[in-house]
Amino acid sequence: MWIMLAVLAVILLMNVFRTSEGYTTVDTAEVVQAINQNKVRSAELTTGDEQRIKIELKDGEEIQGATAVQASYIGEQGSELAKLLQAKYQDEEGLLPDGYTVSPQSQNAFVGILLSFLPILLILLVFLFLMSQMQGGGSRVMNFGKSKAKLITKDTPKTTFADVAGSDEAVEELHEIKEFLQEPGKFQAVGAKIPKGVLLYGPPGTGKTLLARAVAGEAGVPFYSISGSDFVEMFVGVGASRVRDLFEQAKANAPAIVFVDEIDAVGRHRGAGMGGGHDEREQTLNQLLVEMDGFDVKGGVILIAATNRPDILDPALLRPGRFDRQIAVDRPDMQGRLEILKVHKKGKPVAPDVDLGAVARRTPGFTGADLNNVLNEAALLAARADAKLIDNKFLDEAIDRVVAGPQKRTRIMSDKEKLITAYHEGGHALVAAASPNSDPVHKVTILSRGRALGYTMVLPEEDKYSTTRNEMLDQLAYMLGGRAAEELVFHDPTTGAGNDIEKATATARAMVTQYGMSERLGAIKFGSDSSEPFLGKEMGHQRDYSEEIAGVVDEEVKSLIETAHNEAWEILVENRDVLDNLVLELLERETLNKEELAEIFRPVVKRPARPAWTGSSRRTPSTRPPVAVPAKPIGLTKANGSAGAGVEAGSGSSPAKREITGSGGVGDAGGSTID
Ligand SMILES: Nc1ncnc2c1ncn2[C@@H]1O[C@H](COP(=O)(O)OP(=O)(O)OP(=O)(O)O)[C@@H](O)[C@H]1O
Ligand SMILES: [Zn+2]
Repeated sequence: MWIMLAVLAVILLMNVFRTSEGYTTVDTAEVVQAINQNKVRSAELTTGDEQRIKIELKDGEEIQGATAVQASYIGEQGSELAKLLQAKYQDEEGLLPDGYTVSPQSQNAFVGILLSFLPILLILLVFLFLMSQMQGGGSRVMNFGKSKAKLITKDTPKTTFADVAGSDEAVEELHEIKEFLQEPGKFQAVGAKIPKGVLLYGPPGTGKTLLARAVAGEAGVPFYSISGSDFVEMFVGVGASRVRDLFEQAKANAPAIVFVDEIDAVGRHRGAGMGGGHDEREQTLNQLLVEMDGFDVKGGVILIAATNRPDILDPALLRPGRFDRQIAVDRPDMQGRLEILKVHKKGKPVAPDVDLGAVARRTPGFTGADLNNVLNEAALLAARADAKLIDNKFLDEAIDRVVAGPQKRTRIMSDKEKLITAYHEGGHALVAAASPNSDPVHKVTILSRGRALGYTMVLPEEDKYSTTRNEMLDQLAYMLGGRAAEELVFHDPTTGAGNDIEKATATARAMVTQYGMSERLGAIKFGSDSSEPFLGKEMGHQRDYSEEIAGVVDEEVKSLIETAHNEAWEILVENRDVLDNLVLELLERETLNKEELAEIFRPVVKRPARPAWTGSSRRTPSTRPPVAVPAKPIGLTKANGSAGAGVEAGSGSSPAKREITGSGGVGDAGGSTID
């Protein structure tokens, strides 16, 4: 790049000076005199922006010892010079003879220069294009020239910890960082070691950026931020130099916070890249490590990074002295959701009868960003309806929108398709209602939303952090309820169950390979984490179990699905009257809420419990009942997030997900499954 810029500069200079080459500059008066005295052999008068006259003198003549001179003139003088030349030298036809030109230089100098650069620019562009092709990315040319200032943003946020709700543990941990930034002396005096880096990890939208900004806002220090993915989209070597830049800027303004979002984009295991070579990302990562080792704690710069994939980070990043503080930022629980709703409610006219607690209860699995979105959507809907207040109706619709996308009123379904959808959704709902370990059905609708044709929502009464085998078996039956209804009633399954089947298969596979819920295979984990579909491939190993085991896994998955399918079928056969009734109601009202559903489901008899889990023949479960739970929990210890070892992570490590089965078209029913 630098070489090319230098070449450009040289060419530019040559262009500027070319015009005066070989001509001595003299006074305009002397040129006029020479013309008048017939001493001129040829003349070139340039009008326009470059107001200049160049003349060559006849043999033997000279001005100031030169035979070729030039002079500049101003404005009106030009036409006078032209007239003078005309008067002296024009022929009978009024034309100037060869060698005498009056050239209007109409284009301005800048355009002229640009034009002369055009070929070079073209070559440059081709060159850049080739370079970006070599790096295997298409968008890099576009990024080139994006100024640094845009990639690295700096400000001093006004955000405070009060803006972050429902993440009390994370806030508590970050308090210390804030105090250090405010009063480094206090910590240094007692020899306390302050972490150089803090890693915030958790699902997208849980407020990691918000937390980092709040630390800067609370401490009143500048906040530098860049996204890891921006580093990667650069030319070789630029990422690393940008890292250097970033830290230089921050150090110059210390105390400061440097925030790197999506650090996984640069911080993946080294050697995990294509070809395992020394690629751009690695250089960037190495530079980041160098910088982190380089800044001494007195420097007052703290690096906060965020990721939703902490598992794929290079171990070097997590070594002591780097990101030695790791803070989980999880999806909020019910109380957290309520608080987040309260934060975002500010400034919005919410009707007095709206119970935000009820909204919080209905939104398990929602992140802060989702909840913010719900309130925003509700406000938009209210505004569109010319309403003064955001009421329950708008909030209801807003939640559905965030779950499954906006309603598709324009999608006209044929009566037949509507009927099939009603039976499909009815099948889900009825199976859930008849299963003893299922969460209650909260809502069923056959209104299209997003790509879903309809959906059924079951909701736990309270947040759940783990799931029992029986609950999972009931979930499987519930997921297959839609498909079973299609088969039972129409004898012809549709593509609408595609998403259900996908989810059911994933659940069954997880039961077998992750949760040890197959009696044949036992409590063994098979294969790499299923949430990590690409890592295994990248690292070059696909499966860590034999072909034979793989066969058994498949058989066990199939048996779980088959059993669930049969259970769903039996429920539907036994309660066909209820199913038909439910479908009629759905066709009439399109959406049924919890109370309406409870009424319809009243005649349903719950399925009996399954036989107890027997495990292996040698581990017969005892018949002695568990102790009774004391009325008040005693000695409840709070798990310390950074304590790591021994902490039970729970099956999902986040509140139980909402089960929504959208009967979408082919492919996934966009947005109807929230993870
Ligand atoms: N705990 C929370 N309290 C209040 N608002 C929140 C909270 N979590 C998220 N939000 C809202 O969601 C928005 C998005 O959050 P933020 O960008 O911080 O998430 P993130 O975890 O950094 O996501 P990503 O991983 O996608 O970068 C915030 O600007 C805020 O409005
Ligand atoms: Zn379905």
